[in-house]
Amino acid sequence: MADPTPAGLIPVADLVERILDTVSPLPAFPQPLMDTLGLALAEDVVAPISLPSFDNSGMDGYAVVHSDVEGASEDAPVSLPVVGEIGAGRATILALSPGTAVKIMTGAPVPKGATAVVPYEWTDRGVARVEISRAPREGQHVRPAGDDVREGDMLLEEGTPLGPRHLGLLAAVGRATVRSRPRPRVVIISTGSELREPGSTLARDAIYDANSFLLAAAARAAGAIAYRVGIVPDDPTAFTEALTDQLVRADLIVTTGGVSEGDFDVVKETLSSHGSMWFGGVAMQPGKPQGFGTIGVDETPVFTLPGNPVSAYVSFDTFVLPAIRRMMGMLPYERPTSRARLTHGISSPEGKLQLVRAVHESDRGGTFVSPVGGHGSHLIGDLAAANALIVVPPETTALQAGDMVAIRKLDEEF
Ligand SMILES: Nc1nc2c(c(=O)[nH]1)N[C@H]1C(S)=C(S)[C@@H](COP(=O)(O)OP(=O)(O)OC[C@H]3O[C@@H](n4cnc5c(N)ncnc54)[C@H](O)[C@@H]3O)O[C@H]1N2
Ligand code: MOO
Repeated sequence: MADPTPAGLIPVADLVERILDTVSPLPAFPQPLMDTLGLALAEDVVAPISLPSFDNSGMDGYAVVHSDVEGASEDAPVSLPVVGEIGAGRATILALSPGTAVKIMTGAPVPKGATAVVPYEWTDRGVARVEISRAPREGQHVRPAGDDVREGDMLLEEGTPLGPRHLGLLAAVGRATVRSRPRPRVVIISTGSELREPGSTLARDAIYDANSFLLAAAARAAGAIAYRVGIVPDDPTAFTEALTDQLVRADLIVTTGGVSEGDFDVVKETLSSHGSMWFGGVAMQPGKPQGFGTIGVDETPVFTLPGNPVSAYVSFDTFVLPAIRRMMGMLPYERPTSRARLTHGISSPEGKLQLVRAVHESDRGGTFVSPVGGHGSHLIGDLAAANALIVVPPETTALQAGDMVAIRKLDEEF
């Protein structure tokens, strides 16, 4: 079959592959537990201790020898002398003699010889002697050592994204630090002499810089540390200076604007001379003009995204997000797609992957997806209304209402 990619454009997958080949995971190091929330674990964690680490009581009550109390009932209570008390964190009594009881609190170590705990509610709560009016089963309310986790068990595998429950488990087995990869520092630079900071007054020929907020937020949502650099005008010297300044703190740089065919497309003009930068068209809509490569002695990856806000956002999701996730050691790199039923027909250009802004909703009948707004890549209002992108493959030129399609759910963690 002939290559359906339009002349002069490269397939999206080719650029993604080039990016993933260029970008490497950041080196891992031990980090304090609370700093690792949302990061990928960079080691296999084997349980250094069992949990519980000793037999302990599941109730506030009395530790007893089961055979002493197995006949206890309301009508025939069993009376035992209370020989002491064990609180949580106080292993004051190590062994229990038959024919006696020891007061014990929840979590406190069960003395050797005790084979059940009688909760307060089944007794008269006696201090010197206790009357037991209900028999526990053998072992009841004793939480045995290793019941939950056994020393040597594989607890968490390398690559696990660390959430609150994982941090809880790591702390429970005594880990104060864990090896993980740091958050990449992502620098976002908006280029364009028409751009102004939100909050300033606008002249008729100017617009507010939306992209750096859009992309810095997207980078942060992806787990990166995002630095939003101020607006850089369409001036090669200013752009080169801004880039050089940022190189010291960046693991990855994203620029927007200045990569198409305009007379003042300063990004392309300035970076084209770097042998390690590629500029060209990708067979996707929106997001055709792209640039990617590395600059500086550290070979810092640079993404030069198109200026139209929708193009910039969709390009970020397609190209920059996988790079950030690879740096963090998070799998999968690319946002997964799921299936949804289309509510309206759409057309799509032949040979290009089209990413259509859409809203997905689920009910008992399944997941449905509706396109929102028009095709224009300046329509940031419609972008904000969307929570999904419909992924229309290059070979598809028309889809009907009722067709099953692939969608990227934009706000979902993966
Ligand atoms: N003759 C051609 N013109 C254009 C082509 C083409 O192939 N031939 N491609 C079009 C496509 S597709 C896109 S996408 C844009 C990309 O252009 P640039 O990356 O050079 O971006 P700019 O020209 O600087 O800006 C485009 C558009 O976006 C607005 N913009 C830019 N930065 C921001 C920002 N930070 N916040 C909000 N809006 C921003 C800018 O004002 C322009 O309206 O090129 C087409 N043209
Ligand atoms: O490729 Mo552009 O991103 O369509 O507006």
